[in-house]
Amino acid sequence: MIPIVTAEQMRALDQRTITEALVPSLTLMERAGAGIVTHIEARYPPLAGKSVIILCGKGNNGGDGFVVGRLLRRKQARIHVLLLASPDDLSRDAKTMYQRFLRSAGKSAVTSPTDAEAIQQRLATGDILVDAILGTGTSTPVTGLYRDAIEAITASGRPTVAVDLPSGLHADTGAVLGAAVRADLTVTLGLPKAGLYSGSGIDCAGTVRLVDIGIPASFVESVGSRLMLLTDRAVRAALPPRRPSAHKGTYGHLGVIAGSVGKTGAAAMAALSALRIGTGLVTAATPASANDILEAKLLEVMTLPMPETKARTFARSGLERLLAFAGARDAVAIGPGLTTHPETVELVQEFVKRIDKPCVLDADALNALAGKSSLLTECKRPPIITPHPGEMARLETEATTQSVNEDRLGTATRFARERGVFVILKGARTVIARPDGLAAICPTGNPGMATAGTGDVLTGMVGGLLAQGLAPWDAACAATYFHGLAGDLAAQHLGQAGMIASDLIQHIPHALAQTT
Ligand SMILES: NC(=O)C1=CN([C@@H]2O[C@H](COP(=O)(O)OP(=O)(O)OC[C@H]3O[C@@H](n4cnc5c(N)ncnc54)[C@H](OP(=O)(O)O)[C@@H]3O)[C@@H](O)[C@H]2O)[C@@H](O)CC1
Ligand SMILES: Nc1ncnc2c1ncn2[C@@H]1O[C@H](COP(=O)(O)OP(=O)(O)O)[C@@H](O)[C@H]1O
Ligand SMILES: [K+]
Repeated sequence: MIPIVTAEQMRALDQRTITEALVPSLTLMERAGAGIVTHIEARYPPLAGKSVIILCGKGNNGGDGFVVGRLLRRKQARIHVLLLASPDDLSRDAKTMYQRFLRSAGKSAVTSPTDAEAIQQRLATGDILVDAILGTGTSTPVTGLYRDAIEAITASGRPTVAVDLPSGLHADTGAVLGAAVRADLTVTLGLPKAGLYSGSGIDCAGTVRLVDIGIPASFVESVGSRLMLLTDRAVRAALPPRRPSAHKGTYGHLGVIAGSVGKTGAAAMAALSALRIGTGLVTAATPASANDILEAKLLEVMTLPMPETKARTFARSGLERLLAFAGARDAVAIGPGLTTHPETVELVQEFVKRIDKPCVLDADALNALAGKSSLLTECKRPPIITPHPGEMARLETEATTQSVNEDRLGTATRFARERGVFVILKGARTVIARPDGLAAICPTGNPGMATAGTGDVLTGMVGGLLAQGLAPWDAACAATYFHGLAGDLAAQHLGQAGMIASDLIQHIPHALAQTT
């Protein structure tokens, strides 16, 4: 996993690299520029003949912009720089890169616009815009010509690449400082910045790519960041190996407790998703009269009919049988489609206190704990909970969906600490937090996943990995990552609007099989 840092931490790392590892700051800037060009070329091939307009501010972010300009010329792109400050005011390194750019491209490749109109006219001629106005040095709300430029970029509707972070975005909080660029691609330098994954940063950053500028690993480690970005490599390493001698018992048995009349689909999708993430055996317990429906829907999943209420939801009288069911499985996933029938709620509250197996609680299992999240501290083992912001708000009496979304990271980490649970706070840039306060952000996933049932799929995947013996943190991280990746693959094939949760399930094997 890659540590996510604040602007201050990044500055300190750059400085240590310059003064202790003796890498000249101009070398760091050259590496930054080269990496950015690689990502621009990958995203917008071929570059030859394309008009690229680079907007440069006076700080080192602008300096990166000049390097990008010089290197893009070698790709036969047509480059024009809009310099938004006086050359005299450029930072030392930016000035050096400005001069190198001038030597390479000539004076006519740079103009210094003085008003919004001049900027707009120039941007209209660009195939690609590069935003090198402001980076981690942004301190105050943006005004004047910088603001005009940011607004002109947005108004132009052109493909936009942000250098390090979209200009105008607060590097730590993701708040918009006056106005911020909406990028299609952000190429961030050294380490990812927290603001790219929170607040407005989620919408402004677009796709985030990282460039290694050669900060020594030991320096990175010593920062001690408590926030990580999930990586493909880390989550794949957590999956159990497939040994030649393996049999289905090797990959665990998950018990799914889900469903009610009208909501058998939730149970079916959770159970099937557990199989698709590699679980050996899955049994779904469901209210008796829904059992035959599940039998018909699911071929590979076993089912178990349970006592039910008149409303055909799980009945309180089934508690001991459910506990025995859980006791005979390697892990349990409970919640999808249970309803909030008062008897079912009572059952869940008792069950959660008494179960002694790795488990994931979702949907109505969480709604059963609405305003009573202290019950979670009575669990025999720290469970994983998978709330969306609405469910999170119901768990915490003081919170609202809006307050949760305004501080997703803070909400998830506080709750995980206070209640001693693993939290997967779902939504764009899902946050995963653990009882000791460490948190991770998931880079995969897309708005096509905002469709009924995708949460049930995640529950099955988390449960399936718990059954396969993964520790809760590993199961939570890997399930979230592959869930998002399967969603991304489904969106690639089907488009975001039309994809549905069943498509996501079908893409889980492709996500697992992908080699990167
Ligand atoms: N060696 C390194 O460190 C490396 C750094 N790298 C790159 O450097 C970037 C950080 O560079 P940076 O520190 O120069 O800050 P940057 O974001 O360019 O701008 C700050 C300037 O803008 C000004 N300013 C601030 N707020 C403003 C506002 N609201 N409206 C208007 N102006 C405002 C402020 O001026 P001031 O107001 O303080 O006079 C200051 O001059 C980083 O994101 C990465 O791209 C890479 O090359 C890798 C190696
Ligand atoms: N904009 C988005 N970007 C990425 N993932 C998203 C987005 N919207 C929703 N998702 C994901 O889709 C899933 C939705 O889950 P949930 O709200 O529980 O739906 P349901 O209850 O219908 O199953 C979550 O995993 C969430 O992270
Ligand atoms: K920028």
